[in-house]
Amino acid sequence: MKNNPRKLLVTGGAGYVGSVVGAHLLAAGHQVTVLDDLSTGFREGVPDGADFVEGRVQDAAKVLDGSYDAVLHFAASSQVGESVADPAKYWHNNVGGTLELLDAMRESGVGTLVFSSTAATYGEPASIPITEDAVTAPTNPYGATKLAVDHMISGECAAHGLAAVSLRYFNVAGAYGAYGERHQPESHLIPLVLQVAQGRRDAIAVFGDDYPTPDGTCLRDYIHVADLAEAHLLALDRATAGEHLICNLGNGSGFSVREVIDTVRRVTGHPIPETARPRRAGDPAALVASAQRAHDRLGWRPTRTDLTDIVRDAWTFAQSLGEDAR
Ligand SMILES: O=c1ccn([C@@H]2O[C@H](COP(=O)(O)OP(=O)(O)O[C@H]3O[C@H](CO)[C@H](O)[C@H](O)[C@H]3O)[C@@H](O)[C@H]2O)c(=O)[nH]1
Repeated sequence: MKNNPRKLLVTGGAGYVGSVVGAHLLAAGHQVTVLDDLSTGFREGVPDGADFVEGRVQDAAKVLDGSYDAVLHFAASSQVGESVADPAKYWHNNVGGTLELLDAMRESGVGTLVFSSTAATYGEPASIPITEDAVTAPTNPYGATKLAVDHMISGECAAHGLAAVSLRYFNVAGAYGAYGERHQPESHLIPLVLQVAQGRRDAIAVFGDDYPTPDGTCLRDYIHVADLAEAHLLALDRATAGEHLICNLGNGSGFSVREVIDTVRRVTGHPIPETARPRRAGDPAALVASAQRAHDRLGWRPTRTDLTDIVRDAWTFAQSLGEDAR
Protein backbone atom coordinates (compact mmCIF):
# COMPACT_ATOMS: atom_id res chain seq x y z
CA MET A 1 0.00 0.00 0.00
CA LYS A 2 1.31 3.46 -0.89
CA ASN A 3 1.77 6.12 1.71
CA ASN A 4 0.26 8.79 -0.55
CA PRO A 5 -2.69 7.24 -2.38
CA ARG A 6 -3.96 9.47 -5.15
CA LYS A 7 -7.19 9.82 -7.07
CA LEU A 8 -6.42 9.13 -10.71
CA LEU A 9 -8.25 9.31 -14.03
CA VAL A 10 -7.06 6.64 -16.49
CA THR A 11 -8.30 7.32 -20.02
CA GLY A 12 -8.29 4.22 -22.21
CA GLY A 13 -8.16 2.00 -19.13
CA ALA A 14 -10.13 -0.76 -20.86
CA GLY A 15 -7.43 -1.17 -23.50
CA TYR A 16 -4.27 -3.29 -23.39
CA VAL A 17 -1.71 -0.98 -21.79
CA GLY A 18 -4.25 1.11 -19.86
CA SER A 19 -5.74 -1.94 -18.15
CA VAL A 20 -2.34 -3.28 -17.08
CA VAL A 21 -1.22 0.11 -15.76
CA GLY A 22 -4.59 0.55 -14.01
CA ALA A 23 -4.16 -2.81 -12.27
CA HIS A 24 -0.68 -1.76 -11.09
CA LEU A 25 -1.99 1.59 -9.82
CA LEU A 26 -4.74 -0.14 -7.84
CA ALA A 27 -2.26 -2.64 -6.40
CA ALA A 28 -0.15 0.33 -5.25
CA GLY A 29 -3.14 1.71 -3.31
CA HIS A 30 -4.30 4.46 -5.67
CA GLN A 31 -7.94 5.19 -6.45
CA VAL A 32 -8.65 4.74 -10.18
CA THR A 33 -11.47 5.91 -12.45
CA VAL A 34 -11.34 4.52 -15.98
CA LEU A 35 -12.77 6.63 -18.82
CA ASP A 36 -13.10 4.55 -21.99
CA ASP A 37 -15.59 4.56 -24.86
CA LEU A 38 -15.01 0.82 -25.50
CA SER A 39 -14.40 1.55 -29.19
CA THR A 40 -11.33 -0.67 -29.09
CA GLY A 41 -11.14 -1.62 -25.40
CA PHE A 42 -13.20 -4.26 -23.62
CA ARG A 43 -15.42 -3.95 -20.54
CA GLU A 44 -13.58 -6.93 -19.01
CA GLY A 45 -10.35 -4.99 -19.44
CA VAL A 46 -11.37 -2.41 -16.82
CA PRO A 47 -9.24 -3.49 -13.86
CA ASP A 48 -11.02 -4.98 -10.85
CA GLY A 49 -11.49 -2.28 -8.23
CA ALA A 50 -11.60 0.67 -10.66
CA ASP A 51 -14.64 2.91 -11.15
CA PHE A 52 -15.76 2.93 -14.76
CA VAL A 53 -17.22 5.74 -16.86
CA GLU A 54 -18.13 4.83 -20.43
CA GLY A 55 -17.29 7.86 -22.52
CA ARG A 56 -14.84 9.58 -24.83
CA VAL A 57 -11.77 11.58 -23.87
CA GLN A 58 -13.81 14.61 -24.91
CA ASP A 59 -16.08 13.80 -21.93
CA ALA A 60 -13.25 14.20 -19.41
CA ALA A 61 -14.64 17.54 -18.21
CA LYS A 62 -17.73 15.71 -16.93
CA VAL A 63 -15.53 13.45 -14.79
CA LEU A 64 -12.85 15.85 -13.57
CA ASP A 65 -14.72 17.48 -10.70
CA GLY A 66 -11.80 19.03 -8.81
CA SER A 67 -11.10 15.92 -6.73
CA TYR A 68 -8.53 14.30 -9.04
CA ASP A 69 -4.77 14.45 -8.50
CA ALA A 70 -3.51 13.25 -11.88
CA VAL A 71 -4.44 11.85 -15.28
CA LEU A 72 -2.84 8.93 -17.10
CA HIS A 73 -3.81 9.29 -20.75
CA PHE A 74 -3.87 6.13 -22.88
CA ALA A 75 -7.03 6.58 -24.95
CA ALA A 76 -6.03 6.92 -28.60
CA SER A 77 -6.39 5.46 -32.04
CA SER A 78 -3.23 3.44 -32.47
CA GLN A 79 -3.15 1.45 -35.71
CA VAL A 80 -0.45 2.69 -38.07
CA GLY A 81 -2.11 1.32 -41.23
CA GLU A 82 -5.49 2.76 -40.35
CA SER A 83 -3.89 6.13 -39.69
CA VAL A 84 -2.59 6.21 -43.25
CA ALA A 85 -6.03 5.30 -44.66
CA ASP A 86 -8.03 7.63 -42.38
CA PRO A 87 -5.73 10.38 -41.05
CA ALA A 88 -8.57 12.69 -40.00
CA LYS A 89 -9.77 10.09 -37.48
CA TYR A 90 -6.31 10.24 -35.88
CA TRP A 91 -6.16 14.05 -35.76
CA HIS A 92 -9.68 14.19 -34.26
CA ASN A 93 -9.24 11.43 -31.70
CA ASN A 94 -5.62 11.84 -30.69
CA VAL A 95 -5.00 15.57 -31.05
CA GLY A 96 -8.54 16.96 -30.74
CA GLY A 97 -9.36 14.61 -27.87
CA THR A 98 -6.18 15.47 -25.95
CA LEU A 99 -6.70 19.18 -26.48
CA GLU A 100 -10.06 18.89 -24.73
CA LEU A 101 -8.54 16.75 -22.01
CA LEU A 102 -5.85 19.38 -21.36
CA ASP A 103 -8.55 22.09 -21.19
CA ALA A 104 -10.53 20.01 -18.69
CA MET A 105 -7.43 19.34 -16.58
CA ARG A 106 -6.50 23.02 -16.47
CA GLU A 107 -10.07 24.07 -15.62
CA SER A 108 -10.42 21.54 -12.81
CA GLY A 109 -6.93 22.07 -11.40
CA VAL A 110 -5.33 18.70 -12.22
CA GLY A 111 -1.60 19.41 -12.31
CA THR A 112 -0.05 16.07 -13.30
CA LEU A 113 -0.19 14.06 -16.54
CA VAL A 114 1.43 10.85 -17.72
CA PHE A 115 1.02 10.42 -21.48
CA SER A 116 1.31 7.34 -23.64
CA SER A 117 3.62 8.40 -26.47
CA THR A 118 5.39 6.17 -28.96
CA ALA A 119 8.57 5.29 -30.81
CA ALA A 120 6.59 6.18 -33.95
CA THR A 121 7.31 9.86 -33.16
CA TYR A 122 10.90 9.29 -34.38
CA GLY A 123 10.16 7.69 -37.76
CA GLU A 124 13.07 6.05 -39.58
CA PRO A 125 16.03 6.35 -37.15
CA ALA A 126 19.40 7.69 -38.32
CA SER A 127 21.10 5.44 -35.77
CA ILE A 128 20.24 3.01 -32.99
CA PRO A 129 19.75 2.84 -30.07
CA ILE A 130 17.33 5.77 -30.33
CA THR A 131 17.69 8.48 -27.68
CA GLU A 132 15.10 11.16 -26.88
CA ASP A 133 17.33 13.71 -28.65
CA ALA A 134 16.93 11.92 -31.98
CA VAL A 135 15.20 13.74 -34.82
CA THR A 136 11.42 13.34 -34.69
CA ALA A 137 10.22 12.73 -38.24
CA PRO A 138 7.20 10.43 -38.08
CA THR A 139 6.46 8.44 -41.22
CA ASN A 140 2.71 8.04 -40.66
CA PRO A 141 -0.21 10.06 -39.22
CA TYR A 142 -0.31 7.94 -36.06
CA GLY A 143 3.22 9.04 -35.13
CA ALA A 144 2.54 12.60 -36.29
CA THR A 145 -0.50 12.94 -34.04
CA LYS A 146 1.34 11.53 -31.01
CA LEU A 147 4.20 13.96 -31.66
CA ALA A 148 1.73 16.85 -31.96
CA VAL A 149 0.31 15.90 -28.56
CA ASP A 150 3.80 15.88 -27.08
CA HIS A 151 4.23 19.46 -28.37
CA MET A 152 0.86 20.47 -26.88
CA ILE A 153 1.89 19.06 -23.51
CA SER A 154 5.21 20.93 -23.58
CA GLY A 155 3.27 24.16 -24.07
CA GLU A 156 1.01 23.43 -21.08
CA CYS A 157 4.01 22.73 -18.88
CA ALA A 158 5.74 25.96 -19.88
CA ALA A 159 2.65 28.18 -19.74
CA HIS A 160 0.69 26.74 -16.83
CA GLY A 161 3.14 24.68 -14.76
CA LEU A 162 1.72 21.27 -15.67
CA ALA A 163 3.89 18.38 -14.44
CA ALA A 164 4.04 15.91 -17.34
CA VAL A 165 5.87 12.79 -18.42
CA SER A 166 5.54 11.36 -21.93
CA LEU A 167 6.59 7.74 -22.16
CA ARG A 168 7.61 6.67 -25.65
CA TYR A 169 6.86 2.97 -25.92
CA PHE A 170 8.71 0.66 -28.26
CA ASN A 171 7.05 -2.73 -28.97
CA VAL A 172 4.85 -3.52 -25.99
CA ALA A 173 4.21 -7.24 -25.52
CA GLY A 174 3.33 -9.89 -22.96
CA ALA A 175 0.44 -9.86 -20.51
CA TYR A 176 -0.24 -9.30 -16.84
CA GLY A 177 -2.64 -11.77 -15.28
CA ALA A 178 -6.08 -11.32 -16.80
CA TYR A 179 -5.01 -8.27 -18.84
CA GLY A 180 -3.40 -8.70 -22.22
CA GLU A 181 -3.27 -7.77 -25.90
CA ARG A 182 -6.49 -8.14 -27.86
CA HIS A 183 -6.85 -5.95 -30.91
CA GLN A 184 -9.58 -6.41 -33.49
CA PRO A 185 -8.37 -6.77 -36.15
CA GLU A 186 -5.02 -7.92 -34.82
CA SER A 187 -1.94 -6.58 -36.62
CA HIS A 188 0.85 -7.08 -34.08
CA LEU A 189 3.41 -9.80 -34.56
CA ILE A 190 3.34 -11.72 -31.26
CA PRO A 191 -0.46 -12.12 -30.95
CA LEU A 192 -0.63 -13.09 -34.63
CA VAL A 193 2.02 -15.80 -34.26
CA LEU A 194 0.16 -17.07 -31.19
CA GLN A 195 -3.02 -17.29 -33.28
CA VAL A 196 -1.16 -19.66 -35.60
CA ALA A 197 -0.21 -21.78 -32.58
CA GLN A 198 -3.89 -21.86 -31.60
CA GLY A 199 -4.89 -23.07 -35.07
CA ARG A 200 -6.76 -19.85 -35.80
CA ARG A 201 -4.41 -18.97 -38.69
CA ASP A 202 -2.60 -21.29 -41.08
CA ALA A 203 0.73 -19.45 -41.15
CA ILE A 204 2.49 -16.26 -40.15
CA ALA A 205 3.40 -13.81 -42.90
CA VAL A 206 6.98 -12.56 -42.64
CA PHE A 207 7.02 -9.04 -44.03
CA GLY A 208 10.43 -8.79 -45.69
CA ASP A 209 13.50 -11.00 -45.32
CA ASP A 210 15.99 -8.80 -47.15
CA TYR A 211 16.54 -6.09 -44.54
CA PRO A 212 20.11 -5.17 -43.57
CA THR A 213 19.83 -7.13 -40.30
CA PRO A 214 21.58 -10.36 -39.20
CA ASP A 215 18.79 -12.67 -40.46
CA GLY A 216 17.19 -10.27 -42.95
CA THR A 217 14.02 -9.67 -40.90
CA CYS A 218 13.14 -6.50 -38.95
CA LEU A 219 14.50 -5.91 -35.46
CA ARG A 220 12.18 -4.56 -32.77
CA ASP A 221 12.61 -3.79 -29.09
CA TYR A 222 9.94 -5.87 -27.31
CA ILE A 223 9.18 -4.66 -23.80
CA HIS A 224 7.07 -6.52 -21.26
CA VAL A 225 3.84 -4.67 -20.47
CA ALA A 226 4.38 -5.15 -16.71
CA ASP A 227 7.79 -3.43 -16.92
CA LEU A 228 6.12 -0.67 -18.88
CA ALA A 229 3.45 -0.33 -16.17
CA GLU A 230 6.07 0.12 -13.48
CA ALA A 231 7.55 3.05 -15.40
CA HIS A 232 4.15 4.78 -15.21
CA LEU A 233 4.06 4.55 -11.43
CA LEU A 234 7.56 6.01 -11.23
CA ALA A 235 6.60 8.76 -13.69
CA LEU A 236 3.63 9.69 -11.53
CA ASP A 237 5.92 10.11 -8.53
CA ARG A 238 8.70 11.95 -10.36
CA ALA A 239 6.64 14.37 -12.48
CA THR A 240 7.73 17.94 -11.69
CA ALA A 241 5.67 21.12 -12.03
CA GLY A 242 6.59 23.06 -15.16
CA GLU A 243 8.62 20.21 -16.68
CA HIS A 244 7.74 17.97 -19.61
CA LEU A 245 9.95 14.92 -19.25
CA ILE A 246 10.08 12.60 -22.28
CA CYS A 247 11.46 9.09 -21.79
CA ASN A 248 11.83 6.12 -24.12
CA LEU A 249 10.73 2.76 -22.77
CA GLY A 250 12.38 -0.31 -24.23
CA ASN A 251 14.79 -3.06 -23.26
CA GLY A 252 17.61 -1.72 -25.38
CA SER A 253 17.95 -4.94 -27.36
CA GLY A 254 16.41 -5.89 -30.67
CA PHE A 255 14.82 -9.21 -31.57
CA SER A 256 14.15 -10.16 -35.18
CA VAL A 257 10.83 -11.37 -36.58
CA ARG A 258 12.48 -14.80 -37.02
CA GLU A 259 13.61 -14.86 -33.38
CA VAL A 260 10.06 -14.08 -32.27
CA ILE A 261 8.65 -16.89 -34.41
CA ASP A 262 11.31 -19.34 -33.13
CA THR A 263 10.52 -18.36 -29.55
CA VAL A 264 6.82 -19.01 -30.12
CA ARG A 265 7.73 -22.42 -31.55
CA ARG A 266 9.68 -23.25 -28.40
CA VAL A 267 7.06 -21.93 -25.98
CA THR A 268 4.02 -23.49 -27.67
CA GLY A 269 5.53 -26.59 -29.27
CA HIS A 270 3.71 -25.70 -32.51
CA PRO A 271 5.69 -25.79 -35.82
CA ILE A 272 4.34 -22.32 -36.90
CA PRO A 273 4.46 -22.35 -40.72
CA GLU A 274 5.75 -19.12 -42.32
CA THR A 275 4.99 -17.45 -45.62
CA ALA A 276 7.41 -14.92 -47.13
CA ARG A 277 5.75 -11.61 -47.98
CA PRO A 278 7.07 -8.32 -49.36
CA ARG A 279 8.17 -5.61 -46.93
CA ARG A 280 5.30 -3.78 -45.20
CA ALA A 281 5.21 -0.13 -46.22
CA GLY A 282 6.79 2.20 -43.66
CA ASP A 283 8.55 -0.51 -41.61
CA PRO A 284 12.03 0.62 -40.50
CA ALA A 285 14.66 -2.16 -40.48
CA ALA A 286 15.46 -1.71 -36.80
CA LEU A 287 13.86 0.15 -33.87
CA VAL A 288 15.77 -0.19 -30.62
CA ALA A 289 15.48 2.15 -27.64
CA SER A 290 18.03 3.74 -25.44
CA ALA A 291 16.21 3.75 -22.10
CA GLN A 292 19.09 5.44 -20.30
CA ARG A 293 17.03 8.52 -19.51
CA ALA A 294 14.20 6.47 -17.99
CA HIS A 295 16.82 4.86 -15.79
CA ASP A 296 18.51 8.13 -14.83
CA ARG A 297 15.39 10.23 -14.31
CA LEU A 298 12.78 7.69 -13.19
CA GLY A 299 15.00 5.05 -11.63
CA TRP A 300 13.42 2.52 -14.02
CA ARG A 301 14.99 -0.74 -15.11
CA PRO A 302 13.08 -3.43 -17.00
CA THR A 303 13.25 -6.82 -15.26
CA ARG A 304 11.38 -9.09 -17.68
CA THR A 305 13.69 -8.74 -20.68
CA ASP A 306 13.86 -12.37 -21.77
CA LEU A 307 11.81 -12.82 -24.95
CA THR A 308 10.79 -16.31 -23.78
CA ASP A 309 9.16 -14.88 -20.66
CA ILE A 310 7.38 -12.19 -22.69
CA VAL A 311 6.02 -14.76 -25.17
CA ARG A 312 5.08 -17.20 -22.40
CA ASP A 313 2.95 -14.59 -20.62
CA ALA A 314 1.28 -13.58 -23.90
CA TRP A 315 0.60 -17.28 -24.62
CA THR A 316 -0.98 -17.87 -21.20
CA PHE A 317 -3.25 -14.87 -21.79
CA ALA A 318 -4.16 -15.92 -25.36
CA GLN A 319 -5.16 -19.36 -24.08
CA SER A 320 -7.28 -17.83 -21.31
CA LEU A 321 -9.59 -16.12 -23.82
CA GLY A 322 -12.72 -18.09 -24.56
CA GLU A 323 -13.65 -18.74 -28.22
CA ASP A 324 -16.21 -15.92 -28.26
CA ALA A 325 -13.79 -13.41 -26.72
CA ARG A 326 -11.09 -13.94 -29.35
O1 LIG B 1 2.01 -10.46 -39.59
C1 LIG B 1 3.04 -9.81 -39.32
C2 LIG B 1 3.01 -8.70 -38.45
C3 LIG B 1 4.21 -8.03 -38.23
N1 LIG B 1 5.36 -8.44 -38.83
C4 LIG B 1 6.60 -7.72 -38.57
O2 LIG B 1 6.85 -7.77 -37.19
C5 LIG B 1 7.48 -6.58 -36.75
C6 LIG B 1 6.67 -5.99 -35.63
O3 LIG B 1 5.42 -5.55 -36.16
P1 LIG B 1 4.23 -5.06 -35.23
O4 LIG B 1 3.10 -4.70 -36.15
O5 LIG B 1 3.99 -6.06 -34.16
O6 LIG B 1 4.83 -3.79 -34.54
P2 LIG B 1 5.40 -2.44 -35.20
O7 LIG B 1 6.87 -2.44 -34.91
O8 LIG B 1 4.98 -2.22 -36.56
O9 LIG B 1 4.57 -1.44 -34.32
C7 LIG B 1 5.04 -0.80 -33.21
O10 LIG B 1 5.58 0.44 -33.62
C8 LIG B 1 4.65 1.26 -34.31
C9 LIG B 1 5.38 2.48 -34.75
O11 LIG B 1 6.41 2.17 -35.63
C10 LIG B 1 3.46 1.58 -33.41
O12 LIG B 1 3.90 2.35 -32.31
C11 LIG B 1 2.82 0.29 -32.94
O13 LIG B 1 1.77 0.55 -32.04
C12 LIG B 1 3.88 -0.57 -32.26
O14 LIG B 1 3.34 -1.80 -31.87
C13 LIG B 1 7.57 -5.67 -37.97
O15 LIG B 1 8.86 -5.79 -38.52
C14 LIG B 1 6.55 -6.26 -38.94
O16 LIG B 1 6.88 -6.07 -40.29
C15 LIG B 1 5.38 -9.53 -39.67
O17 LIG B 1 6.42 -9.89 -40.23
N2 LIG B 1 4.22 -10.19 -39.88
